[in-house]
Amino acid sequence: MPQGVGEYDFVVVANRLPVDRVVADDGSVTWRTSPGGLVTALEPVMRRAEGAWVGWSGDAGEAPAPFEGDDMHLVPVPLSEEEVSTYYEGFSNDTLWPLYHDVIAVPTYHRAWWEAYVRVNRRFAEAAAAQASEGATVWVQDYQLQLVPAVLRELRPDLRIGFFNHIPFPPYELFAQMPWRRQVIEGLLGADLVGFQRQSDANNFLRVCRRLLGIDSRRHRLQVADGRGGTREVHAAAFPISIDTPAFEELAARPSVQSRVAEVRFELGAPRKLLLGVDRLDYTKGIMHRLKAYGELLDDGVVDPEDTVLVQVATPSRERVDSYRQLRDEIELAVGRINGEHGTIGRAAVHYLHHNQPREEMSALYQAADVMLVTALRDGMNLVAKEYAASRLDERGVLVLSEFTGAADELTGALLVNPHDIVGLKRTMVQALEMPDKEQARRMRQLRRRVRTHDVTRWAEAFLSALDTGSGSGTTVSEAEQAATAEPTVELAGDR
Ligand SMILES: O=P(O)(O)OC[C@H]1O[C@H](O[C@H]2O[C@H](CO)[C@@H](O)[C@H](O)[C@H]2O)[C@H](O)[C@@H](O)[C@@H]1O
Ligand SMILES: O=c1ccn([C@@H]2O[C@H](COP(=O)(O)OP(=O)(O)O)[C@@H](O)[C@H]2O)c(=O)[nH]1
Repeated sequence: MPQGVGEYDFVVVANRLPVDRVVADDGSVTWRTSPGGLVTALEPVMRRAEGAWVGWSGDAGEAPAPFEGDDMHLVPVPLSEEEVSTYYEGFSNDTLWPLYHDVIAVPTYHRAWWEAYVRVNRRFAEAAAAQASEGATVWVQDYQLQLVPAVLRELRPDLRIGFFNHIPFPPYELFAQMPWRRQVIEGLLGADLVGFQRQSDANNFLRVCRRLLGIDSRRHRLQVADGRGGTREVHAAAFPISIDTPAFEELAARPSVQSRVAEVRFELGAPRKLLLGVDRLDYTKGIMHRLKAYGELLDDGVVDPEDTVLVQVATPSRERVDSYRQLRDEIELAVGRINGEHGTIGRAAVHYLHHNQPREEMSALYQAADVMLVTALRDGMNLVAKEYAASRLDERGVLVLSEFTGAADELTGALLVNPHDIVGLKRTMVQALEMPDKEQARRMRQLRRRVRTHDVTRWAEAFLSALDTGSGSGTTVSEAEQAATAEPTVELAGDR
């Protein structure tokens, strides 16, 4: 009998629970939706599956007891103050996050952070093992928990284990910087199926496995030692995540949201054109590049602040990490400058909101915006781009989309941009502002078709059926691509 058998046939393990615990000054406790796209995507999948969700409550200290919420069994995992700083802010968000996002910021390598990551990953694995019934499916999410698959397999060899990486997987040349690169790969290889957002991420992962561990990989299948003298197969493939499209359409059609759309435009001074950006305040999102381009369009007199407005929602994120603090200062300085130069009394050129917007307000903003700006420098998927399309029941609006997002592989109706090319970005913003209705409708129909046929239910079904059947059939890696990246294994004295 496997150790610690629980009662759930399906268990999701993610760094965060779908809700964050908020303790007020008077000690009263409330729960609010957790930030980010992982929760947006997984919440509807979990509600239908009636499984257990193991994750952190977003609060340091003792974990509350497991509880039922929205048809899910929620199992909080505790993190101490020190672990929030070393495991979450440190190794997850100041080492892995920048390393996996093209080193846009410089990753920091601290041994104490790594030790906390190992310790906390084991805790998550033990919590998941305690919830899972015999032979259950456990689906581990994201870069914060890359060691969980191997620990789980050691604790519970009876489980079917999937892992999905929500952020990009870096090329070998960057991944190789990490002092604990081998342990991370071995952690992931505890899974039966490792899923990625883009084909290029899966290719990078396979290449890292070949170069670091010399693992025999045919197409998207990896042969790894099973610890009992034999081998087992690990599959790696792309499964681009999506949104609950019917739910976004239903929200968009609500009369209360519809009247809010008109109100938003009125409150902004009834501009002829409204541009919108919605992001966590993160250096990967390219908010500074967007502000630079917009500021220059105003300086050049190409855009008239009398009739055009930019709304930038930048929700608070990882606020104790230095690079995030610095970025907030830079953004607020830039917004202040633009408004100082181009605003007038009662009329700002940029409306900047540094707080989280509820889903109804997001839907109203999407529908009010003539141009949606997604200018990320690197982004696993970017669900905001998909939500914009799903919300445009009127088939109007233009999506300006960075080619460095996962969404760019799918959303062919968007105007694709390289956000580093400020001249190109300005040109594309003007093209979007001037796009005739007919072309907007043609492009928007294309975008909407994609998010309707490829929604989050399809994503979850594709991943889980590949995990179940062992077929590994996501968007698979072609043999040609594999052959093109065939390289020798790296053997360095430092790797254990
Ligand atoms: O939990 P936080 O540290 O507050 O961060 C929020 C989430 O950010 C990241 O989201 C990613 O997942 C999205 C859905 O797949 C994807 O569209 C986006 O491109 C990614 O950045 C992070 O990966 C999550 O773990 C965080 O919960
Ligand atoms: O004020 C806000 C800002 C963002 N979001 C949601 O946060 C998610 C952001 O996901 P995305 O994949 O674009 O980026 P991430 O933050 O996960 O990197 C989307 O579902 C947004 O609707 C929200 O509800 N309120």
